[in-house]
Amino acid sequence: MVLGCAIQLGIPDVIHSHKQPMTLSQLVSELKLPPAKSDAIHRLMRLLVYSGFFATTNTILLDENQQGYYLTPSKLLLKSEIPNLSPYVRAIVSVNPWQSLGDWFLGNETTPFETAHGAPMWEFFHQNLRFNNVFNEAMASDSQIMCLVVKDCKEVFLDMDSLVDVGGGTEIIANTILAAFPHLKCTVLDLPHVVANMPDTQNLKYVGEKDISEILQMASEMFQAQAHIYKHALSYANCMVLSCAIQLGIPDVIHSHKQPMTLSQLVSQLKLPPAKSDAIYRVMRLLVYSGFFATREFLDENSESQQAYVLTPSSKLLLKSEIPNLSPFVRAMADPVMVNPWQSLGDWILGNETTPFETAHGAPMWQFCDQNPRFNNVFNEAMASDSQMMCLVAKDCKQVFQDMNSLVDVGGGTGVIAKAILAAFPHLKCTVLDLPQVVANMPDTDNLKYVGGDMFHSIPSADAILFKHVMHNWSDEDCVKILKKCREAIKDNKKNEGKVVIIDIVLDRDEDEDEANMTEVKLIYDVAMIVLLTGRERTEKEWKKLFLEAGFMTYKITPLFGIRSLIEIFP
Ligand SMILES: C[S@@+](CC[C@H](N)C(=O)[O-])C[C@H]1O[C@@H](n2cnc3c(N)ncnc32)[C@H](O)[C@@H]1O
Ligand SMILES: COc1cc(O)c2c(=O)c(O)c(-c3ccc(O)c(O)c3)oc2c1
Repeated sequence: MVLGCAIQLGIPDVIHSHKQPMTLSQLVSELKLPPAKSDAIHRLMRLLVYSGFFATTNTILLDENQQGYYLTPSKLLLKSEIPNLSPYVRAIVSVNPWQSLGDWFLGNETTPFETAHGAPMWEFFHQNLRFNNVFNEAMASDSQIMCLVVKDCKEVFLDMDSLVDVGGGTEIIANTILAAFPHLKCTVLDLPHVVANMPDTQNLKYVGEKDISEILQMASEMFQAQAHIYKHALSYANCMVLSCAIQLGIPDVIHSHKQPMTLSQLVSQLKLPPAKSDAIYRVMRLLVYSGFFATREFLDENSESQQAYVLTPSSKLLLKSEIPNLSPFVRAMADPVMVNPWQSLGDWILGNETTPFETAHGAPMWQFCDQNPRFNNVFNEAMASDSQMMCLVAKDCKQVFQDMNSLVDVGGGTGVIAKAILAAFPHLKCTVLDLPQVVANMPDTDNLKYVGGDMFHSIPSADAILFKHVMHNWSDEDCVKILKKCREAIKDNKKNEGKVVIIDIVLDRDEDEDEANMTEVKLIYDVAMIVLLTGRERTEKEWKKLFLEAGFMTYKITPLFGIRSLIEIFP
């Protein structure tokens, strides 16, 4: 979606026309966007640089620190050049059939496309001219890239007189072959509405023979770039296929089986008709490739070797019977309510709403959740499943929570984390501060008290103040305001020593390899904060700036929770 947005805005073309590395401000001004959108463009580009679609270099402009963007294989996305794969990326915006994969397994339609749209793809296109066009352009762009190589394939096409291109569509490939091999008689066979009104083709020109190694070299580079683009254009498929496996209960069924499970055992346990067996095999093949399952060879009762599925550490975290269970997180991220705002990213940059979520749904996320009990439930379960992971570790953090007597969890919601900390450190007095409507009717206990209030107004005094997943929802200015309130709350404390504990993402901590593997998900989270809310993820330098501005002197970052770190700051 982010790549689709960059194409919609014409970012590759603008950088190409600039003819030299282009700074962020040049890019924003060339795109004729208001300066207020500059930060969002910076963060989108940061993700796209990470995924290899653009690169940066220092420019010779006044400020040495200015980075200039230039094109990488994203050259294949230029609207002015051939091949141009932009239409392909832009066409892949119909994610609905992928979201219907699980329902299709359980239903009777021929394809998930039909489950989602009520008609098979070809019929749907016939009735939907806009999408028919979008799709034909995408397929044509896909053909362009092949055409560049086909013309050099003498060995394939020279020793024949006639050729039928079955399902040849708008006959781009056929035209190219004819141009290179004019002796051929070529026929394109496709559905009537596809070939209706297509003009007859002419034999045009002959292209000289090239050395095969030269073709291979050129082709390999170009098709690598194409595969890179397609991998990203289709990457939502990974989310949908994983979500489908969870919907069907595949991890649970393999877990209950207690030993490696063959395809036929799996299909029969899932109570699916044998006709769906091939589709399950292919869905599982993709999930094995992406590390969610593994296969083992074992001998069955007839001593014949069989392939069977087992769980991996990742799918063990998706079991509904266990804690932690991240299934609700996956299901929420695959939900149309969460996916649609990503498709509105480009429209939002060109429009006036506060977030792409609002562009897609007409209301900010908190308001939408208030009005949609179904989605509110799905989302809350996702956030709770995310918290389960941290609770397991928090109880071992003696050096963080042992030497204090009182703790306020600001924005602590219904107190999930506070309760987990109290279970491990029962000597603490805990207070959860959240908005009055969130903590209304929450029962106080001996050492856990709920306070309805506003953290911008006042924070109860305590030895330590905790913010889990709160700061990343707010702008720098708001974070400094909140942190200043914390200083007052800690100062009020008689011992006059204390700290603020923040649990959130820290970007750019990729000095060790484990951390580096997490960079992509952190950068995606940052763009998610643009798409869903108005917050941001921060580098250590950006965090430090906030702390200093709010009057804190020292801080310590411990990367305790995978993508999230524990940050302690001291007055
Ligand atoms: C993203 S949630 C985090 C919940 C919890 N800390 C967790 O990690 O699951 C942000 C919380 O901040 C609360 N919140 C928003 N504005 C607030 C304010 N002005 N004062 C106190 N809490 C606020 C929300 O009600 C919500 O519970
Ligand atoms: C990838 O999608 C995610 C991932 C997350 O981790 C969060 C998250 O942590 C969060 O607080 C919120 C959030 C949502 C609505 C609100 O009104 C609010 O105050 C916070 O959204 C998220 C969305």
